[in-house]
Amino acid sequence: MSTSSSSSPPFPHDEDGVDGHQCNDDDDDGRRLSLLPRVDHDETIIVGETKWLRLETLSYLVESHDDDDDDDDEDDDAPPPVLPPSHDAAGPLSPPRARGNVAMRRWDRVVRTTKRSESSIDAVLILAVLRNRRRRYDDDDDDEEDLLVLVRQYRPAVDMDVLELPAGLIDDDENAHEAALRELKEETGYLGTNVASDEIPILLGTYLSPGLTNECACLVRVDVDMNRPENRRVFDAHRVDNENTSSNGIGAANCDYMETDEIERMMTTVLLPMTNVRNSIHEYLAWEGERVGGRIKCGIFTGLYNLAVGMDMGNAIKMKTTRSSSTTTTAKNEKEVEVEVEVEEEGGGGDEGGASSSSTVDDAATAAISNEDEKLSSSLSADDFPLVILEFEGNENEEEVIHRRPTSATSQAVTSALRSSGFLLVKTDLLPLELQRRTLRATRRYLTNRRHVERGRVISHPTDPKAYAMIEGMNSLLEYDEYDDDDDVDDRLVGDTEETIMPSMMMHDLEEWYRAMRETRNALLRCISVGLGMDDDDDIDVLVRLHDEDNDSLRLLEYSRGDATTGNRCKEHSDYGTLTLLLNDGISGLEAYVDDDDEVGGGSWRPVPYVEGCIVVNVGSILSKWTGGALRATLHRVAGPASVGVRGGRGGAYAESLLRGVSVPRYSIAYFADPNGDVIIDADELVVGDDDAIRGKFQMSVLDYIRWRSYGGGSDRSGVAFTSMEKSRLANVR
Ligand SMILES: O=C(O)CCC(=O)C(=O)O
Ligand SMILES: [Fe+2]
Repeated sequence: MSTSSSSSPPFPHDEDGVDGHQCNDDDDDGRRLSLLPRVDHDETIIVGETKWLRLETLSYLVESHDDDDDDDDEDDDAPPPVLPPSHDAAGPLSPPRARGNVAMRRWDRVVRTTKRSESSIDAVLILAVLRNRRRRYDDDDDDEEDLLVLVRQYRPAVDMDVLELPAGLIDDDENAHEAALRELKEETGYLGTNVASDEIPILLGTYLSPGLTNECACLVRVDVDMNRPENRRVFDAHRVDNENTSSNGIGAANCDYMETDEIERMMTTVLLPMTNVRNSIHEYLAWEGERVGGRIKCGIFTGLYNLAVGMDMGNAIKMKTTRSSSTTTTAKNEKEVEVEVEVEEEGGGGDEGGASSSSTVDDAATAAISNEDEKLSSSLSADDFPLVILEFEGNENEEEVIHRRPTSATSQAVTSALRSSGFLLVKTDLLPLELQRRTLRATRRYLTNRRHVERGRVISHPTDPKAYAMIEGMNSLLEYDEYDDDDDVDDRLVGDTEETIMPSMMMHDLEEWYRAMRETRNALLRCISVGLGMDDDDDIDVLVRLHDEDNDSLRLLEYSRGDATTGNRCKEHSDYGTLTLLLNDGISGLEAYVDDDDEVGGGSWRPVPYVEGCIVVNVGSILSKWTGGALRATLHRVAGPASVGVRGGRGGAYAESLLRGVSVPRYSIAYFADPNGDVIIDADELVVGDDDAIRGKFQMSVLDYIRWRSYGGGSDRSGVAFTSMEKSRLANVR
C-alpha cells in the first residue's frame, strides 16, 4: 500500500460565495450553520483519475464571520484546477454557492479508487512482534529478545527505500484482522496470530495524511510465534542473510518466502529489538549510510517513527515509576509465574475392536501417566513418524500421475511405517501447499458460518471440546449448492465483525481438496498393495477398486480454545476406516501411542510432528483387521497441556507449546477412507508373503464391521457414542 505522508501543502482555493462573494440568507436559522463546516459532495469535481487514484476538488461550506470576505480574495493566484474537457463542455460547473454567513471553499484531495465508502477503513498497519525465539529454536542468549517486524521497500513517490510497518489494503472479503495476517505473510513470510491487546482495544480508523487524502488505516496487533516451524524457517532465511550483510545482526534480510509481487516490489524484512526501537532505527540508518557511501538512502514511515518515540516515552515513564516504587514486579517475573495442574486421567472408549491393538485404553492411560517423564523428554522421532515423499515411476511430465506406479522405495517406506507405528507424514505434488492453505481457510469459514451452525451442520462433540462438520462423500459435497440455493451470500461471524462470503467459493475449495485426497488415497493404496506384495500379477489397483463407492468422508474440525487445565482436545481413539489422511494447522497436540517394545502397555504418547506441506496418514481398524494386524491402527489423541502435565516448566518445550496451542482454536481436516460396504474384510485375502501367522483371523463385511463397531462396540472413531448424524450415516452405508 502507499502510506502517503505529504510534507508539501495541498492546494486550497478560498472561493467565497458566488464569484467569491458571500451573501446572507434569510432562511438560515443557525441550524445549518451548526453543521458546518462540511463538504458538499454534489459539488465535487473530478480532476483526473487513474486505475488506483483520483484527484478531486472538493467544495466545502464554512461559517464565515468576515463581512469583508468578498474583498479577501487571497487565492486569486492559486492555480485553477485542471479540468477534464467534459467539465468545460458541461458548461457551468455548478458555481460555488453560499447562504447566510456561509462561505464555500475548495480543497484538493486524493482518493483511492478502491475505497468502499467515505468512512471505510482502507488499510491495516501491522504491529507484529516476533515472540518465543529462544526456547525451542535457539540456544543463543543474545536472541531471546522480542523483535519488531518491519519492512523496507522502494517507494517511487519519494525515490528511495522507506522503512515501514508492514501494511496493506483490506480486501473486500476480509476484515482488518484477516488482512493483517495475510499481508504480514505476503510481505514477510511470517505466519502471525491476532492478539487482543490492552494498548489497542479497538480498531480505530486513523488518517495517514488528512491534508492530502482520506486514506484511513487501523493498527492491528499480531504475534509471530517462533515455536512454529514455518516461522523458524523464515527467520533462518533472515539470519543467513543478516550474517552476510549486516554489521549489527539486526539488519535487512532478503526473504525467501515472499510472494512474487513482493519480490518485484523489492521488499525486505527488517527485525528490530523491541526494547529500543527508536535507537535501533537510528543505528539502522547510520549503518545504511555507511553502506551507500555516507548518503542515507532510507526514509522512515511517520507511523513507525512516532510509534518508536511513543515506546521511548513509555519506557521513560516506566523507569521513573519503577525507581520510585518499593514493590516492583518486572515483566520477567510475571512471565515466570508457574502453571501447576494435575495430570489428566482418562480411560474407557477406544478401539474396542481390540484385535489389532495390544493395549486397552486404560492400559494406555496408565502407561501414559507412568511414562510421563520419558514422554516429556522424548523428542520427535523420525523413526516413529517418517516423512515419505510420494514418488512414482515413469515420466514426470506424464499427465495421468494418479495411475502411475509408486516406486518400490516409496511403497516400502509407506508400508513399513504403517507396520511399525501406523503413522507417517506424506508429502506429494498432489497436495500443493497453496491448496492446503486454501482448504484450511475454507474449513474455518465453513465451521464459523452462522447458517451452518444454525442448520445443525456443525455439531458440538458431546464430550470433547471440539465442533465438527461431516461431509459425507463427494456427492454430498456437490449437492451442497442445490440445498443452499437461497443463499447467494452467507453470513459468518469473525471476531465482532459480520462478513460475507460466497459459499460456492468455500465449497469449491473443499471439493478440490476432496478430489486431491481421493487421488492421494489411491496412491497410498497402491503403495500398500505393492508394499504388502499383493501385486504379483501387476495389479496395483486391487485395493483402489474396493474403494470406488464414494464412501469416504471429510470431517472438518475445530477444537475450541482452552487453558492450562485443558486435557485432551480429542480423546484417544483409533480410526475405523481404511486410512485417515489428516491436514492440520500446525497447532501442537496430535499424539500417537507408540509401542516401545512388544510388551503390553509398554508404549508412550509421542507428538506427531507437524511439517508444513505434509499431511499425516494413519491406518484405521478396517485396514488393520484386513491385514491381520500387520498394519497398525494406532491409538491417537489431540492433547492439551493438562494431558502431559505442565508443572512450572517441568513439561519442557513441548508442554509449553501445548499451552500456547490451547490459547487458540485449532483446525484440522480428517479424510476418512472407507471401503465399499459389501467388501469382505478377510485377512486371508490381503495378507500375503511371510505373514502366515496372522492369516485367517478375521472375516466380516465392511458394513457388518462398522455396525459392530458402532453399536456392538458402542463407540465411534473418537471412543464415544455416535451422534445421531453419524448413526444416520451408518444407516446409509451401502
Ligand atoms: O485433529 C486431529 O489432529 C486428529 C483428528 C482425529 O484423529 C480424528 O478426527 O479422527
Ligand atoms: Fe483419528
